[in-house]
Amino acid sequence: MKEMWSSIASVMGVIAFCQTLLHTVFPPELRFAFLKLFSRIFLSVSSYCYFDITEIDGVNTNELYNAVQLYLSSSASISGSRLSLTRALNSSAITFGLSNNDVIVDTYNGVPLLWEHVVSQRHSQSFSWRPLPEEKRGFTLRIRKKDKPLVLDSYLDYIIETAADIRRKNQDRLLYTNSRGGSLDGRGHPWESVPFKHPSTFDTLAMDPDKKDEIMNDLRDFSSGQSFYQKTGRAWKRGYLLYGPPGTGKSSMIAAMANFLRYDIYDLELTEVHTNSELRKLLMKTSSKSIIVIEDIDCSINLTNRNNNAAAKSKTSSQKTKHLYDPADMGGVGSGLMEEASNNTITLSGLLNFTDGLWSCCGSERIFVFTTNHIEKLDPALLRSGRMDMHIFMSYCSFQSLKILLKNYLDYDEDDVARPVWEELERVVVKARMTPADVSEHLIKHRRDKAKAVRELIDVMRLKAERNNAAGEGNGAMEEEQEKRALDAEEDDDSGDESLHQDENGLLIHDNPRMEIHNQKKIKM
Ligand SMILES: Nc1ncnc2c1ncn2[C@@H]1O[C@H](COP(=O)(O)OP(=O)(O)OP(=O)(O)O)[C@@H](O)[C@H]1O
Ligand SMILES: [Mg+2]
Repeated sequence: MKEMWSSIASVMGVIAFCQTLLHTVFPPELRFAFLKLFSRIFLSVSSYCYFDITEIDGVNTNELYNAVQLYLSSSASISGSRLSLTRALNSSAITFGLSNNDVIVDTYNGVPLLWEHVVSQRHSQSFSWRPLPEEKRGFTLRIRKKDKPLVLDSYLDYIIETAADIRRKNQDRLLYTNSRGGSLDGRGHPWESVPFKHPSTFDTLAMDPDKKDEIMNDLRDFSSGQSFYQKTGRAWKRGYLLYGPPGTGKSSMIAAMANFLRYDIYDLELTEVHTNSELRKLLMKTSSKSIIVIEDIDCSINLTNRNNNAAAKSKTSSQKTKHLYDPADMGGVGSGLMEEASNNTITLSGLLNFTDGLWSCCGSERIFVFTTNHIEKLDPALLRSGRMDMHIFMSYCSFQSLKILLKNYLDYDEDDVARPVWEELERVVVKARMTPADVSEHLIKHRRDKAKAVRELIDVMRLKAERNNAAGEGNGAMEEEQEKRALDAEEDDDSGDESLHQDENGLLIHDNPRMEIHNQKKIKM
């Protein structure tokens, strides 16, 4: 102990001696130059090198500084003894940060890296268009010189990606809408946003569990499929078409998808978009990791059948109506001319380019979802394989769906209901052809008396079943008819294309090698 104190004292003595020497030998004006020279010599012989990442780069905020701060917050929360705490706007999470002039050691690929948070007072306020903070903040990264390539090649990218992930997890997601039409806000943004708080999840969604698993696996594969999409040269995007009667959960499914992947939603109101170029601009202003939704696509835009080419063509030239479908846009000869002629309209080809064309790849990791109650009204071009990767039919309440609703609304399991009641529910639910929305409304209304709620639900279902029966089979077969027409349309449109399949759950899936992992038992159409 005594020896240690004497070595410290001698080191202090040497430092004091050097300082006195510096002051006596060098006049003040040379002192700074000498220190600079000394530090250069020190750096050239040292086995370490240093990177400075300042908060403000000139007058702009340095994004890398923010990324490092967020990245270190994940390790700082565990190891730090004095931490700064922050909560960003629109965020429900608190992030930790290194306190002023604190140090933390990180390890990347087995290489140790030392981070220091350097804070000093800003002395002279140089001229700037915006006031600069009083403190100068930055991070200094110290690494061994031999590890420099590692940092420059991958460590910084890793930090930026991790920070983006943390930001996404912490930040409340947003629901964007283009209800302002094409006009831009003060920052040149065409979208308005509100925090997205929809409570629908795949747990609350009433649908066949196998079908649900298939969709969840598909989404999981998509979000983790960056290297797959890169390797195969495909744009990192996926399309889903949700169709079925009103109240079967199409919008709820979109919310569940967004909650599952933690993506933002862009709810595109097509009737507010007037030209194809406006549509393109909107697309360019969407961010990655988002779901772009067009609800009720059959109502949003006049997408008539391709067979009506001539009629639509004459309409285009005579009326120049807004939102008129221009059939010549299907990519055939002369489509360029027709496109020009319809510059003031939004066309089907504009919409298809939006989801499929070169512009659809600006940004990445995006999902397109179209919904419709009338799949038979859609142009086959929209249904063709490769356009929408998965066609998901949202059906009337099945017994499986009913079980989920009973569990969610009444907290009822199979054991809580007498066997005959359960069997009667199973028997009558399919015949009743009630939507999950109808069933859930009934359950909400009677949820205080659970047994009564189930009894009355059976009565309602019986009544509906009888009515359906009286109205005749044909009347109730709407969804089968819809599905059949959709499949026929695809066959007609692309009879040579063998890449579309229907799986055993009735899902239509576009052939994608990655998806085969989860769709082993495809039925070829
Ligand atoms: N499959 C479902 N699972 C759970 N709840 C559902 C389901 N379908 C409908 N609901 C309930 O009914 C309400 C309406 O459903 P939703 O808006 O998702 O139907 P939709 O298919 O989008 O109807 P529309 O075609 O009219 O837009 C939801 O708020 C939800 O509570
Ligand atoms: Mg809806």
